[in-house]
Amino acid sequence: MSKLILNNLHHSFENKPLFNGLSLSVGTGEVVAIVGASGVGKTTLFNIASGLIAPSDGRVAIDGVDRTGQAGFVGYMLQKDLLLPFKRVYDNIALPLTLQNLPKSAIHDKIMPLLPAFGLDELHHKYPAQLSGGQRQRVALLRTYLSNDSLMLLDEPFSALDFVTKNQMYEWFGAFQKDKELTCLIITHDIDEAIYLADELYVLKGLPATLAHHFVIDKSSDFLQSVEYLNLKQDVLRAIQG
Ligand SMILES: Nc1ncnc2c1ncn2[C@@H]1O[C@H](COP(=O)(O)OP(=O)(O)OP(=O)(O)O)[C@@H](O)[C@H]1O
Repeated sequence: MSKLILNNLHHSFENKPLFNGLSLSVGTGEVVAIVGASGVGKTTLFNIASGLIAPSDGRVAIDGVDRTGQAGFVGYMLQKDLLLPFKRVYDNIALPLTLQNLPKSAIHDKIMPLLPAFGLDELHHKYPAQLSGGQRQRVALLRTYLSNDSLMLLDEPFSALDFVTKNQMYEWFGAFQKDKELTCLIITHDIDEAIYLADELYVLKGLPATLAHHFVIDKSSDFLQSVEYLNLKQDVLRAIQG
C-alpha cells in the first residue's frame, strides 16, 4: 500500500506554474530520493506534501486519507537543523512532544529508549554548540522521528557534514530506516547520497517541473563497488543536466 500519494498537483507562484499535474506515490517502508537543480521546486514539493502549503489543485493522501493542506501528518526535517541553542539536547528532542502537551513522564519514556539507537545516550544533557555536526544531525533526526515515526520528509539531511561523517550517517540511518520500516522522501543535491539511501530516485526538472526521470536502485551489497553504480551516477547526472 502507498504511504504517501501526491496526486495531480498544480501550484503557481506569481502566476507562473511550478507544478502542472505532478504525481508521485511512495510505498510503505520505501525511501525515495528527489534530485534536481536549484530552484526547480523540491522544497515547494515538500511543503505541499507536509501540508505546510496547500496546492492550487490536486491531492495529498497519507495512509489513504486526504491530508491536503493539513500539517502534522509527516515528520519534516528542514535543511538547517534548527536546534535551539539555549536548550539542552534532551529539550530540543522533546520539542514536538512538548508541543503535543504530553506529560513530562510520557515524554521521558518515549525519548530515553531511543537515545542509544541515535548515539545520544551520553549527550542528552549537553547543549547543541557542544556537539559535532553528525551528532547535531542525529538530534534533528530523532526530533523529526518523534514527530512522526512512520513517514519522514528529509530536506538535504546530511549536506552539512564532512565526507567521513556523511558515510557513517548513511550506514547508520540506512540500518535504522530498514529496522523501523520508515517511509522516507529525501531531497538531496548529492547523487551518491541518493543512490546510497534510496530505493528509487526521481529527477525533478523543467518549468513547470515534472518528475522527468525515474531510476530504481539496485540495493545488493556489492552494487556500490560496481561499474553499474558509476554508470547509474552518470545517467542521473545527465538526466539532471540534459
Ligand atoms: N513563497 C514564494 N513566493 C514566490 N516564489 C516562490 C516562493 N517559494 C518558492 N518560490 C519560487 O519557486 C521556485 C521553486 O522554489 P523551491 O524553493 O521549491 O526550489 P528548490 O528546488 O527547493 O531550490 P533549492 O535547491 O535552491 O533549495 C523558485 O523559482 C522560487 O523562487
